[in-house]
Amino acid sequence: MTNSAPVSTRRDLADAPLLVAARGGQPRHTPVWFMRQAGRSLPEYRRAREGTPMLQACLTPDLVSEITLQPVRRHGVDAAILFSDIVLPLYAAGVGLDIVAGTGPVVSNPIEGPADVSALPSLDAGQVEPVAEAVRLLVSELGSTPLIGFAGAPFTLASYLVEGGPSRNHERTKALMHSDPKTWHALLEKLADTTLEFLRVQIGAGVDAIQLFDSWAGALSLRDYREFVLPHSRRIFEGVAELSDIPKIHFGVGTGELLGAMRTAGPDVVGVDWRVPLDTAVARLGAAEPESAKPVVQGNLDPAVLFAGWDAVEREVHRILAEGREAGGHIFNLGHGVLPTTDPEILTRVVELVHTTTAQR
Ligand SMILES: Cc1c2[nH]c(c1CCC(=O)O)Cc1[nH]c(c(CCC(=O)O)c1C)Cc1[nH]c(c(CCC(=O)O)c1C)Cc1[nH]c(c(C)c1CCC(=O)O)C2
Repeated sequence: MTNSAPVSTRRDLADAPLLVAARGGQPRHTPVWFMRQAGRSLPEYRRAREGTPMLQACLTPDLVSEITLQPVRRHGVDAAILFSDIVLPLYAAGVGLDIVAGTGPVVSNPIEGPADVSALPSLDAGQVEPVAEAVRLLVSELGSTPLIGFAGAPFTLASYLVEGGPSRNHERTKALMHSDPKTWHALLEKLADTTLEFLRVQIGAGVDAIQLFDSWAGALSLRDYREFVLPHSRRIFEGVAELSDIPKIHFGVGTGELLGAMRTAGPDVVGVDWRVPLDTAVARLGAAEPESAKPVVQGNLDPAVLFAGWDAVEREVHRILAEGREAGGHIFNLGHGVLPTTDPEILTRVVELVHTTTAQR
């Protein structure tokens, strides 16, 4: 037995709805998965994680595999997303940080100036070998369900490193950006290298698609996004495209004004939060690149609507599916991650509803 079977014979993914939709084809039904589908909304997740700190869990291949598979088994979603975190590559590279439950990533020595940027360690593939091992385990378990790998985009990672933790206003981050652009760009260049290396490891181990999370980019004006962020995100998408032709998804929260610019970074699919209807998003994305094929979108059910009772959820799912027909392809998702107190049974019903409503004969 060798441990590296050729990719082409490993699994038959040619008809996987997620991959067909991402490429602008006609899937047999609209694919659906949920950001943060693996996590605290599931009792089996809470049991599996008991006693293991988050970042340690992300470096334990058996546990990563089990937690990644849980929502696939339970909900019948059209994709698994690797159980990991956007700050994991920084932690693995030696940055002092922790994920504090109920808060998020907390950094011990926030970045203040050029010396801190120079001292930021770069990621070596060997430091995330357990992630590669987890991906290999998963692709052997997943059959015809694609596995999405992911990483954090440079701006969102920079925000955690500069603020020292989650931030509402990102004031330190914006201060560095505007007062010392040279240091800012040096920081984002380093973070782009780390992100690209983390994605290279996941792609080398066999993920079938990637999502680049720029969760907090919506805090920026379009002008600042274009000048201080876009070139670095674009370099990541170009780097991934050189490695593989797997679909690439780009997502951020509150990015209504940035959607067109985010498309020009080079993803195949743009994730949209609930603030912008998908048909409006399609128009904005199309205007950004009028020469290219109709844009493919992902989204965008408000995760809070899952608390409104089934009738409201059903109405919203139908509205979103109708608006999504304006796109060159639609991957159904929430507009941001599953909230921890969500009833998992509602998620299962959403998957069934999307599948039955969109099934092609
Ligand atoms: C901003 C961001 C982070 N991490 C991530 C983002 C981008 C996505 C987004 O915008 O939500 C990405 C992420 N983090 C996690 C995943 C798992 C895959 C999935 O199911 O989507 C993904 C894709 C697991 C996780 N990452 C984290 C948890 C919770 C850890 C726990 O169970 O205690 C999980 C399941 C921790 C984390 N890590 C981070 C936050 C804000 C938190 C939540 C803190 C809290 O409320 O406890 C940083």
